[in-house]
Amino acid sequence: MPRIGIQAVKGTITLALPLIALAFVAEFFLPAALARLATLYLIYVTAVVGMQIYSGNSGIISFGHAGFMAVGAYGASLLTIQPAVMSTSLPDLPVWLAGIAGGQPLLVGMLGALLVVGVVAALFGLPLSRLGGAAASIATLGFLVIIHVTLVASADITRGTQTFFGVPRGVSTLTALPVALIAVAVARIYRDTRGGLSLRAAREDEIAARASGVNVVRQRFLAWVLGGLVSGAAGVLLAHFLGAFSPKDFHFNLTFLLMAMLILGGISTVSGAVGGTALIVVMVDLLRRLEGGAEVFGLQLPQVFGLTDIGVGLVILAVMYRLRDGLFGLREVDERLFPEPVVKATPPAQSGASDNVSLAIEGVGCRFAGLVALDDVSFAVRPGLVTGLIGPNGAGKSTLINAISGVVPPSSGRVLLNGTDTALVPVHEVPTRGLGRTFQNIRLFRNLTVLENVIVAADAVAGPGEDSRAAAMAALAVVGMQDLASRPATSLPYGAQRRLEIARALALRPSFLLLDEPAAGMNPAETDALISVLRQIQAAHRIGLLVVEHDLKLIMRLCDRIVVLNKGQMIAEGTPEEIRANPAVIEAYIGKRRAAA
Ligand SMILES: Nc1ncnc2c1ncn2[C@@H]1O[C@H](COP(=O)(O)OP(=O)(O)OP(=O)(O)O)[C@@H](O)[C@H]1O
Repeated sequence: MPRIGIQAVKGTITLALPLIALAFVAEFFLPAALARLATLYLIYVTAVVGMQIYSGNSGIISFGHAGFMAVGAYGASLLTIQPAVMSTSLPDLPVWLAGIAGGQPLLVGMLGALLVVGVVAALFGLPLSRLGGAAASIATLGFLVIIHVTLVASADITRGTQTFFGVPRGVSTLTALPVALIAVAVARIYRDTRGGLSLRAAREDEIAARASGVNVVRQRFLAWVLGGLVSGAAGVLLAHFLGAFSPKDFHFNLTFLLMAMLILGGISTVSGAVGGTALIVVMVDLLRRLEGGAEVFGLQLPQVFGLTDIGVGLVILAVMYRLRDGLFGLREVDERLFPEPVVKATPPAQSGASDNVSLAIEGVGCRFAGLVALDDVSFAVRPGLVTGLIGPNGAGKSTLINAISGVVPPSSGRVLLNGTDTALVPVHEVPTRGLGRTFQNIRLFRNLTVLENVIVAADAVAGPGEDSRAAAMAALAVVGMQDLASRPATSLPYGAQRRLEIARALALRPSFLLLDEPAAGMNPAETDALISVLRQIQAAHRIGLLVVEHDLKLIMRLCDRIVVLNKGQMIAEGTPEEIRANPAVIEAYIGKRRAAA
C-alpha cells in the first residue's frame, strides 16, 4: 500500500478544485470554442502531469512522453474506430487485429491502450532506468524516435504517415475532467509516497540516496511506467478529441509544447505542471490568432509565420532567466498554503545495535588504475565502541569508508557485515543491513526539507505500518535538530548540515556508523556539540562508530580504539595511549605534524 499522507490529499484537493470549476464553467457557460480550449487544457494537463511524475521526481528531462501519447492514441483508436469506416481507412488490417478492432466504447479503448502502454513502458524502462542524467534524457529521445518510426512503418495498422481517421470524437470537457483529476491525484500522491520521495532524493544526490537505502533503478522504473500510463491516457483523450491524427502530431512539436508547459510551471511540482500548462495553452491560443493575422483595435496585423513557437520559446527563456525552478518553484502550492505541522518526537532511550553484530575488514585492497590506494587492510569495528581511523592526506581513509559501505568495491579482500560479504549485496542494501555512513564532502538532498532528508532513510528500513515520519523526528531529536525539520536542507549552516547527515544515517537504525570527517569545517563550539552527540549515540544506541578525522584532539577524546593508515597500509591499531606511543605512527603522521609546528 502506498503511503497516502494528509498533505498529498490536501494537495490533490487544492489542484482539483480549479480544474473542476473550469470544466463546469466551460461546459455550461462558455462558447463552444472556449469549451474546446478548456478540454484541450485538461488533456494537456494529463499529459504534462504524466511527464512530471517521471521527470519531476527523477530530475531526468524526458523527450519520450509524446511517444506514450502516440501509443495511447493509436492503441485506443484501433479499438474504438467506427466500424463503417474501418474497411476504408484500414483495408490491410491483420486478421487477428480485425477481430477485436472497431466499435468498442471509449472506456474499453482506454483500458486496452493502457495495457499496451504499460507493456511498452516496462520493456523500454528496464534498460532506461539504469541510466541517469543526460544519458537517460538522450535515451528517452531514442524512445520517441523508435515509437515514431514504428508507427510510420506499421502502415497496415496505423496508415503510416497518412491521417488516421474515423475515430469517434467523444471527448468533451466533462469526459476529460475525470481523467485529468485521476492524473493529478496519482501524481500528487505519488510525490509523497516512499517511492516518490526516494526518487526525489536520488534526483538531488544519487550516491547519498543509495547510501540511504534507496533502490534508485527500481524507483526510476516505477516512475517511468506510472508516468507513461498517465501520458498514454492523455493520448487516448487527444485522439478522441481530434477524431483524426497522424504520427507527426505526436512528435517533436508536441514534445516541445509539453516540455514548455512543464518547465514554465516548474518541473519539480504537480502544481507547476498544472499551472504551466494553463499559461502555455492560453498563450499558444492567443499567439496562434496573432500569427494568422488578427485584427486588434481595428488594426489588421500581418501574418507572422512561426510567431507561436518563437513566443513560447521567448517566454520560457525569460522565466528561466529569472526563476530557474519555474513559476511555482520547488514546493507544491499546498505545502505553502497549508504546511503540515511538525510534531516533535522523543528520541528512543535505547535502540539500535545489539552485541551480536559484527563488521570485519579482511585484507581489503583498492587500486585505481595502477595506484594502490589500500593494501591488505584488516581490522574489526566493534559494536558499541568508537574506532578512530586516522592517517595523513591520501592515506586511503575515505577509500576505506567507500569500500566498507560498498560504494567502491574492494579490488581484493572482503568486508563482512554480520558475516555477509558486502560486495555480494546491492549497494542500496548495505545500509538497510545495518551500516549507515556520512560523506567527507557533505551529500544532502539539498532541495528536500530537513525532515524529508531523514524520512528517506527511515522509509528504507520501515516495516509495514511503521511511521517513518515519527522515526525521522526521533533521529533529528538525537542531533538536536527537531526545530529545523521544515527548513530546506540547503538553507542550513555548515555544522547543522553535518549533523543532518548523521541524523539521516541514524534513521537507518544502523548497527555501525561510518563518519567521514564529521568535524571538518566546524568551529570549536560545533565540534564540542558534535562530540556530545556522538557520545550519546554510542551510549544510548550501542552503535559501533568508525570515525575518520584529521582533528587528533577529537580522535583522542572520543575513540576507544584507533586504526592508523599510511600510504594505503595499516601501520598501527590500538588504544589512544598505544597509538600516541607508537613510533611508526609518530614517524608517519604525528611526528610530521609536530615537525611542522
Ligand atoms: N576514484 C579515484 N580514482 C583514482 N584515485 C583515487 C580515487 N579515489 C581516491 N584516489 C586516490 O587514492 C588515494 C587515497 O585517497 P583517499 O581520499 O582515500 O585518502 P584520504 O586518506 O581520505 O585523504 P584525505 O585525508 O586527504 O581525505 C589518493 O592518492 C587518491 O588520490
